[in-house]
Amino acid sequence: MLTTEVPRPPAVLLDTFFDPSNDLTGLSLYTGDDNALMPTPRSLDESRPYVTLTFAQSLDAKIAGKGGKQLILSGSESMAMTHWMRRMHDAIMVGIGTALNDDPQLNTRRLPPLPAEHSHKYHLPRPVVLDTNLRLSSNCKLLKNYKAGNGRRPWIVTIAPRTDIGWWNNRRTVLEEAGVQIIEVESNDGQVHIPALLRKLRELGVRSLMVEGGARVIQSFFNESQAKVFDSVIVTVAPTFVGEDGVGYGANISGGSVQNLKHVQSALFGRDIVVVLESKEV
Ligand SMILES: NC(=O)C1=CN([C@@H]2O[C@H](COP(=O)(O)OP(=O)(O)OC[C@H]3O[C@@H](n4cnc5c(N)ncnc54)[C@H](OP(=O)(O)O)[C@@H]3O)[C@@H](O)[C@H]2O)C=CC1
Ligand SMILES: Nc1nc(O)c(N)c(N[C@@H]2O[C@H](COP(=O)(O)O)[C@@H](O)[C@H]2O)n1
Repeated sequence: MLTTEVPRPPAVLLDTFFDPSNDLTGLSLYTGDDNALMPTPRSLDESRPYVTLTFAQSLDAKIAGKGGKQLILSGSESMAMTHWMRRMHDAIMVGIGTALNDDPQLNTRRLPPLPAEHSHKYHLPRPVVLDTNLRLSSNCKLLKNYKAGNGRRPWIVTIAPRTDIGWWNNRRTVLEEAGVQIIEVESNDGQVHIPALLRKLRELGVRSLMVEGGARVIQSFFNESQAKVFDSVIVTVAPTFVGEDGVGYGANISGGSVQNLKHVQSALFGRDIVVVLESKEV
């Protein structure tokens, strides 16, 4: 039977996201249907997705090296845990800073192999990029994977054009022809308005969203004061120091949202500690 054949996600994730009664295995395989949903973390709010804020950091709270150099902070065990988490969300989001710097794939390729007789793949989350200036490269891995049938169509969330409509329309056409779906939401000071973004994603059927960063996006979620915008925070802490030249996310955190976080569990994955916090009801 499928439920015994498919490898199970780590207990810490099942505990965090699902009711104990929820049997999710066997349901979350990718059949090639770009619109198919997956079992999804319990949602407390029907007006927006369940939001998991997650990233890997060093002991000195850096998420990247000097000048934004991408660092592999997670060891293989916690990296696999992150890929399990990716499988458990309808969508996965990064800012354009990360998309340009890292050219990420945001897929689930580090999971244990499925039994040979399976014709399907692990479920893949919808990649979403916050990009107010339509800077995403039409040659990025997200688009290559989509075209090769190894990823869902990427969505860009942007705001209304502010200047040079001709340039904007041209850029929009280039990206759409490359396979991107472009979604406009309201702006907040020239950036995507986070509560409006979440409402829009929910309207489009996204019931769970994993926010992977980078630094500015993490700050925006932590600092959002108009509404509650995340439900859980899952941080991988790697036993390493990056030093003061690295990229941090904590310097400007001031919102009440961080004070409302409650520790749920810490678990060891190889040499890394994964810390799970939940946002308390306010
Ligand atoms: N260790 C880890 O787990 C991770 C590390 N990283 C690292 O993070 C670094 C990238 O971080 P960073 O440069 O801060 O870029 P981000 O990925 O946070 O993207 C920020 C950009 O997104 C756009 N954006 C649109 N709306 C918003 C909004 N509401 N809030 C925030 N940003 C918005 C803006 O660009 P515009 O105005 O042009 O739209 C903004 O400059 C990389 O070095 C990467 O390696 C990234 C993810 C995870
Ligand atoms: N969990 C985790 N650990 C690290 O050490 C990382 N550097 C990241 N980075 C995030 O993962 C993206 C890369 O994803 P792919 O491997 O290309 O699928 C990167 O862009 C960050 O969002 N995460």
